[in-house]
Amino acid sequence: MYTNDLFLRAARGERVERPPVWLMRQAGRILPQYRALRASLSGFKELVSTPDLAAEVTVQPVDELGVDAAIIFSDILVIPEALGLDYTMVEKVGPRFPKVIRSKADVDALRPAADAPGHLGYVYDALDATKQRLADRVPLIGFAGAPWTIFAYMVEGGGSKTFSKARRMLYQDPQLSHQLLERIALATAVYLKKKVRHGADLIQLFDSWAGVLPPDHYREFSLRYIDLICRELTGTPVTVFAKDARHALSGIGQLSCQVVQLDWIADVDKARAQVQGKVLQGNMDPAQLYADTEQVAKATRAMLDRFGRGHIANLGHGVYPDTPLDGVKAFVNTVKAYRYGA
Ligand SMILES: Cc1c2[nH]c(c1CCC(=O)O)Cc1[nH]c(c(CCC(=O)O)c1C)Cc1[nH]c(c(CCC(=O)O)c1C)Cc1[nH]c(c(C)c1CCC(=O)O)C2
Repeated sequence: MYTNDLFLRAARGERVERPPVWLMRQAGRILPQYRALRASLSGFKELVSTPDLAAEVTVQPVDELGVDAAIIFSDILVIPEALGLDYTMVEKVGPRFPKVIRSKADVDALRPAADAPGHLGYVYDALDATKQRLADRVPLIGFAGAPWTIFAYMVEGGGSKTFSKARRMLYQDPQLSHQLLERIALATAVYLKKKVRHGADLIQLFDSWAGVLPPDHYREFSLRYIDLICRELTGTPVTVFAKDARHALSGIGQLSCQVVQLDWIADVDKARAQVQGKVLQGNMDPAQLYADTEQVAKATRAMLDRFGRGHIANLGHGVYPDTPLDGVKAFVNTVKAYRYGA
C-alpha cells in the first residue's frame, strides 16, 4: 500500500530489517522551508487552519530528511478550541487561553463533546491534502493531546512549570474534574476516529504533562481516559507518550496500545520490562543533536544497539527549533544505514 511501510510494520511488531525513524516536531522550525513559509503568514494558527499549507509543511520533512513517516501539522490545542475555549499562540511565550475553566458553569458552557469534532473540518481537509501530496510514499501519523494534558491547558490557561491550578482542581473538585476530562476524552475519541477515516495510519497521544501528577492521580485522572481513547481506536495502532512519568509505564503496559514513546530520561531496559510485548519509540536526548555529526552518528548507533528489535527511532521529546539541520540529518541517516543482526 505504501512505497515505504517500514514504520507501520514496526509499529505492528513485525520483524523488520532496520528501525524506522521520524522525529517529533519534525514539521517545524528546524526546516528553512518551514521558516520561510511561516514568515509569510500572520502566525502559527493561520498555518494550522489552512489545509493546503498544513499539508505542505507536513510533507517538508519527508522530502528534506527522508523520514519513514509524516505527522500531520496541527496542534493538540485544536480540541479545547473546538470545545469552545479559544487560544492564541504568543511568539516566544507559547499558548494562552483568554478564557479558562474554573467552575461548573465554565464546564457547562463548553460545547457538547459530540459537537466539537464537527468544528475541526480544517484538520480533516489537511489530512486529505496531505495524503494527496504524499502519494503513498510513507504512512501518516495523526495525534491528539491526552485528556489530562488538554485539561491542564484549559484550567491553567497556558503553559506552567507546576500546573498548580489544574492540580488544585483535582483535589478541590474531583467530580467536576472527571466531568471535564470525560468531555475532552469523548470529543478526542470522535475526532481521532475521523482522522483515521481521513487517512491517519497511526495515532499518537501526547501526555506532555503526565509528569506533574502523583501516581494515584495519574491512574485516576489520566490513564483512565487514555484507556477510553485506546479502546475506541480498535484496528488502528496507537502510540502513548507519558512524558516524565516513569511510574506510568506499568499502567501503560496494560493498555491496548501497540507503541510506547519514551522520554530521554527513561531507562530503556527497565521500560522494556514494564511494557512487555509493546514496541518502544524514542528516546535520544534532543540536545544530543547539537553535537558534531560524528558524535551524533555514534550516539545514534549506541541507542539502536541498546533498544534492539521492537523499536521505532525518535528523540525523547520534540526536536528543538534551533537544532542544526546537519545534526538532524546525521541522526536520520544513521538510523537508515543501520541493519539488525540475524
Ligand atoms: C504540548 C504540545 C503542544 N503541541 C503539541 C504538544 C505535545 C508535544 C509536546 O509535548 O511538545 C503537539 C504538536 N505541535 C505541533 C505538532 C506538529 C507535528 C510535528 O510533530 O511535527 C505536534 C505533534 C506543531 C507546533 N506547535 C507549536 C509550534 C511552534 C509554533 C511556530 O511555528 O511558531 C509547532 C511547529 C506551538 C506550540 N504548541 C504547544 C506549545 C506549548 C507550543 C509553543 C512552544 C513552541 O513554540 O514550540 C502545545
